[in-house]
Amino acid sequence: MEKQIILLGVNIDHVATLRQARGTRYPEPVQAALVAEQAGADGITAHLREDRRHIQDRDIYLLKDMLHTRLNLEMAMTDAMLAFAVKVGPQACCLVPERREELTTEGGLDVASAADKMRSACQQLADANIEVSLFIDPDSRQIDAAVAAGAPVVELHTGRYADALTKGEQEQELQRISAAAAYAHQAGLQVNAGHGLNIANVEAICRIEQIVELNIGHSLIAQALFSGLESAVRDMKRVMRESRLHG
Ligand SMILES: CC(=O)[C@@H](O)[C@H](O)COP(=O)(O)O
Ligand SMILES: NCC(=O)COP(=O)(O)O
Repeated sequence: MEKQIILLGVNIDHVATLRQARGTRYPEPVQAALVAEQAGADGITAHLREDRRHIQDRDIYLLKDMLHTRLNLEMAMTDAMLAFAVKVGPQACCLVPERREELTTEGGLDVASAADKMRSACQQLADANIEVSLFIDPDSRQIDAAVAAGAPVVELHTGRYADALTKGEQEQELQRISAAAAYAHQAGLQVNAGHGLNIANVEAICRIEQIVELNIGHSLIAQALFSGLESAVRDMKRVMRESRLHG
């Protein structure tokens, strides 16, 4: 397989987390998105949670208007969120599981247990010309279900890999992601990945050649405190490019 460049979607949720902590007008997520684009981001991701803890509806409208690349709207699969997505019309929409009590997304969607709802959600978004992806664990059963639901893209949850406490556990999770990426690619799906990735753990993921795009947020916004967002995004892009080319 010829090596393809690997794309970076920058998740800006945690710019909004800082703003919401004080209810101020700053920092502005759209401004962060534009800086990320200038630094080489291939797209911008924002998760509009049902509890609106960080990103707000107005952020999504502004992003849709202002971006030069692509807006990937992450959201729960509810009727209200589907109606919102169809109204705004982002280029892409990633359906994710959500629990109000969680600190961050804890696992992938159980696509296999909600086949009819998934199929209908994928159809509604496709009818609105929105590319749908399903955020799933690296598991062949969920990949089969994503194909049956008619999703063209899956995003493999890398959280367990990122949180692994030992080298052995991390290697095992990497193998699961690698096998799932090959399986999903073989099944005709575009394979994206993300969650918990940072400059120290991203290289091995970039070497999985079926992965087209990574979505990375928390670690980039954290690094931006020290080196600025532009430099954080540029460094991440460089490491991703080098690991893909020389991996
Ligand atoms: C779906 C996913 O893995 C995340 O990117 C998600 O956006 C995490 O939510 P928080 O940004 O609220 O942690
Ligand atoms: N879908 C994953 C994402 O958008 C970014 O996740 P994180 O880097 O903030 O953990």
